Amino acid sequence: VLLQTILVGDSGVGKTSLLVQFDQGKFIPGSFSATVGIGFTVCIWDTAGQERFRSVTHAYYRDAHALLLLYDITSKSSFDNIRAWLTEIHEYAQSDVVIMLLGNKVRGKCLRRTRSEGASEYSVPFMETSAKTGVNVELAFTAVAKELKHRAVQHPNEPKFQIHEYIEAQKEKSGCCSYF
Ligand SMILES: Nc1nc2c(ncn2[C@@H]2O[C@H](COP(=O)(O)OP(=O)(O)OP(=O)(O)O)[C@@H](O)[C@H]2O)c(=O)[nH]1
Repeated sequence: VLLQTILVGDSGVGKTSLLVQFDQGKFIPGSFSATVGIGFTVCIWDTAGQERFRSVTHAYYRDAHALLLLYDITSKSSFDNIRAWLTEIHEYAQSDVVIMLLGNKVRGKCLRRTRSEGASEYSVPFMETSAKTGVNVELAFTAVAKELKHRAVQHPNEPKFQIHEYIEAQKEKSGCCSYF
């Protein structure tokens, strides 16, 4: 099964950087020109944050199994736009799409609570990440992949996969501070 995941969020929040960090394990500072329409690596679609490409990205929502919705923790406007992004997602994406909210560009290993309380009001799984240092990047993609896998091949006697619990457990293992 081809499971499609797309990255969405305002221009400049770090979607391309996050994908490169996940795919290649490195951060290439400031080297990306703004994504035009749709970029593509390892079955994960990197969409453009810019308004003028929005109609292109809408077409991809419909086929997406998962959406990573990013904001930049240092940009209030990118956080304020989350509500609009979610409205758009609910309008164009499948109703059972897996959504993960990511506050990108955290600094240091232990994550700050910047806007995390606010993020919880959206009732979607939430984590803070850094495309620069790689903090939580793999965990974000793994959690989504596990959720998709469990949905696709749910065995009758198997307990349902709980994405929140998985994230919490992994976070404890890594010794990070609370970010919920
Ligand atoms: N400090 C820091 N900078 C980051 C991080 N992620 C991305 N950046 C920087 O933020 C800027 C924008 O990153 P991009 O990955 O191009 O953002 P984008 O969301 O793909 O932008 P569009 O393609 O226009 O939608 C670049 O200068 C990146 O180097 C991060 O985790 N920490």
